[in-house]
Amino acid sequence: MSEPVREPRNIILVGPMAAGKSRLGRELAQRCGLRLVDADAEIEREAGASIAAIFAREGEAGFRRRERAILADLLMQDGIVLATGGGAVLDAGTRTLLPERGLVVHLHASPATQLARAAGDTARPLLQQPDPSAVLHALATERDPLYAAVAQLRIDTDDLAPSEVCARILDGLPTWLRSGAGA
Ligand SMILES: Nc1ncnc2c1ncn2[C@@H]1O[C@H](COP(=O)(O)OP(=O)(O)OP(=O)(O)O)[C@@H](O)[C@H]1O
Ligand SMILES: O=C(O)C1=C[C@@H](O)[C@@H](O)[C@H](O)C1
Ligand SMILES: [Mg+2]
Repeated sequence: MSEPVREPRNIILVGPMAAGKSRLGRELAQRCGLRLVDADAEIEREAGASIAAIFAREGEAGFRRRERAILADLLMQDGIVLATGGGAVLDAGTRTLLPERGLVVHLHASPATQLARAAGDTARPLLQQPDPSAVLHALATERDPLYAAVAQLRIDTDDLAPSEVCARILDGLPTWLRSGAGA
């Protein structure tokens, strides 16, 4: 017998830049009958500006204030796949809230994979540096324990195609969250 549906019925994707949170979120939402919400896109929509422009205008601190507020708002919802930004776990209040509001999945990618996937992409201000590899290593050291602290499931995406990552996530979901997923 399957477990009763728990509420809220949310899947929350955390993990570093280019781990695939936005990309996988779409497919996962479709497969589980949930709605995709992308926190970075919501921040941009509310600000009427790109993330790069927000960083340029308000600095990282301004962006983090917006991110904290939007996440608190979005996490009130039920029935979503939430693709968070890579730095969502930096805020202690957000870290408390995430596991209370859904099943948290940590999508991991190594700095080498992140660099390969984000090559030539100018949308991520933290990577617009002379040595983005060093930045990614430093961020991983700081953030990996934070992702681990909030997530119930961890998937290393380095050697997996997006469809395989999606299949692994679906395999790891409790039945009450998978109920909309086609067999
Ligand atoms: N498993 C994968 N294999 C190959 N390419 C992938 C995989 N997952 C994501 N990608 C590609 O990597 C790029 C970054 O993915 P995506 O935007 O989903 O990352 P993200 O985790 O949302 O990053 P951010 O935290 O910066 O928002 C995209 O071009 C996406 O298609
Ligand atoms: O890892 C980060 O700090 C970030 C990741 C992206 O999702 C965006 O939220 C922004 O580029 C910052
Ligand atoms: Mg994203």
